[in-house]
Amino acid sequence: MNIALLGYGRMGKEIEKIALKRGHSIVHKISSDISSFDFTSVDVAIDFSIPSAAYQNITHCIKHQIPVISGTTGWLEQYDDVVNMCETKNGAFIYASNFSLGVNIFFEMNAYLAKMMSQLEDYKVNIEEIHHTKKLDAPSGTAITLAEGIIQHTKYNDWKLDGSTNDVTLPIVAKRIPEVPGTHEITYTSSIDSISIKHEAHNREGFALGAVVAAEWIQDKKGVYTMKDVLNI
Ligand SMILES: NC(=O)C1=CN([C@@H]2O[C@H](COP(=O)(O)OP(=O)(O)OC[C@H]3O[C@@H](n4cnc5c(N)ncnc54)[C@H](OP(=O)(O)O)[C@@H]3O)[C@@H](O)[C@H]2O)C=CC1
Ligand SMILES: O=C(O)C1=N[C@H](C(=O)O)C[C@H](O)C1
Repeated sequence: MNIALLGYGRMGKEIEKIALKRGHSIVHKISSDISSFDFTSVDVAIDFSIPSAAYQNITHCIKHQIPVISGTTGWLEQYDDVVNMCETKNGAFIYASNFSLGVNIFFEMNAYLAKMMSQLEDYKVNIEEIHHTKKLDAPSGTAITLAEGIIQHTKYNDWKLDGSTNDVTLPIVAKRIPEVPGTHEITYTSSIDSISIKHEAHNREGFALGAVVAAEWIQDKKGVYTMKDVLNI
């Protein structure tokens, strides 16, 4: 598979290592405006760039019939536009706030726990995420996906970053500590006890492997998919 890397930072470099090990070729390593590059030989594009570039990168690929995987976070107010364009142009697209197998299992655990906790009025929930200090967005895309999973099954109807909340607004705390690849913890607290579930990435390998697996999976497909489709969970 000939891969174009849209973004060649920490994740782009990790994806390159895994893609080469799995027998793929990297034909572009793009860190600036995508429009001047020739995509003739590209089979799939993998976007791990910056929030302000993701929309242009993804839509450029869709318009040129290149299947595209995006893990960039912090641009999701334009997600519905991308979905519409993908349908209109018959493109192929996957976005995931987190491509690691472990976090995608954690998303399922989060939904299951939220359903059970929705019966128990005495517990309040909060989400904490910790990332490295170079991260541009907060809260993390993963924390937002976790919050959406809780909102779907409980009385909560919104989330709020680092501030006081009310009974139906779920608080998210974002901490920035050098070199932390990504930690997410959900805690339900009552006066009697606390229940927590936590995912801690030890490095970026899981994110990168998931993105390459998604790129392999989407090759012969059209449409908008998620990691649930890729992993069949
Ligand atoms: N979904 C997931 O599983 C994961 C998602 N992420 C997300 O992926 C994104 C990238 O993370 P990370 O690699 O750590 O960040 P980095 O800052 O290390 O890399 C981003 C790269 O994008 C480049 N860039 C700038 N403008 C453009 C452009 N127009 N087109 C393409 N690339 C451009 C930057 O170049 P320059 O430095 O020259 O500006 C930089 O090399 C973030 O949004 C992060 O949240 C991260 C890990 C896992
Ligand atoms: O920026 C990062 O590093 C990460 N970003 C993603 C997010 O915002 O959830 C995924 C992972 O936690 C690492």
